Amino acid sequence: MTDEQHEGGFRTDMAISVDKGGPRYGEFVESARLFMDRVRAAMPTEELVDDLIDELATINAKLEAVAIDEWNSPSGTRIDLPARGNITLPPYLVNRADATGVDATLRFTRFHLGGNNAAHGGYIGTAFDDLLGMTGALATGKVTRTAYLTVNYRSITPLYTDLSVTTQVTKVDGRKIFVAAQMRDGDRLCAEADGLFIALNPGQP
Ligand SMILES: CCCCCCCC(=O)SCCNC(=O)CCNC(=O)[C@H](O)C(C)(C)COP(=O)(O)OP(=O)(O)OC[C@H]1O[C@@H](n2cnc3c(N)ncnc32)[C@H](O)[C@@H]1OP(=O)(O)O
Repeated sequence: MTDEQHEGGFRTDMAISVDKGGPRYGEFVESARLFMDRVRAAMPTEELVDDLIDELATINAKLEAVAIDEWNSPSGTRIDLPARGNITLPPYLVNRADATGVDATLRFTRFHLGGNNAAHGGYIGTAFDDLLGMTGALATGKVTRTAYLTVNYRSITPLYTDLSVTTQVTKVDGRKIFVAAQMRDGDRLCAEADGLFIALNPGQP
């Protein structure tokens, strides 16, 4: 990938990989996710906070030294890892994906806590947005952006439970891809969404 190919738009040919960051990169991402859970759950002493700030400064400096642009980073492009190795997203595994829709398994953890042991509604929306964006891309072969996304929360979405997410293409009208999705705990519907995704024109940001 060169800067010339970028042309100011969304890069449809981002550097998808299964080996960037090495064979233990997935373990590194899982460690980072566990760290986020631990931070969310911690009641540290003042001394421990001092200690952790120093340790994190060292870690952050090491990571800053190897920062790279979004199109080439393993985070977001490692398609062999949960949620493409992107810690911004709740970790999901894709079980089936084709031009009609996607089936995925998703697990929220302490980091995604909303209240009273239930998942935060924003993270439910984040999961829908990404999996529906993937659905739009598979339906069109193009990068899509969310025009609107409506989420209905039907029942409590638990943490530390394997949830199923299914998406469907409901209609394609030119650049407009209408999509729907459901999130379930077993047979119980936790949340559902419908959205409109727009296939981007060449060079469109
Ligand atoms: C695998 C990777 C998955 C990643 C998934 C991540 C998805 C994301 O989170 S994307 C980030 C969130 N979304 C955004 O930031 C988008 C911001 N908005 C935009 O960029 C633009 O408004 C955009 C691209 C959606 C549409 O703009 P543009 O390309 O100029 O299209 P535009 O001509 O306005 O609209 C095209 C058609 O869609 C319709 N449309 C556009 N927005 C809406 C809307 N909100 N509601 C209803 N219809 C709409 C228009 O009416 C038009 O219809 P028609 O062709 O029948 O006249």
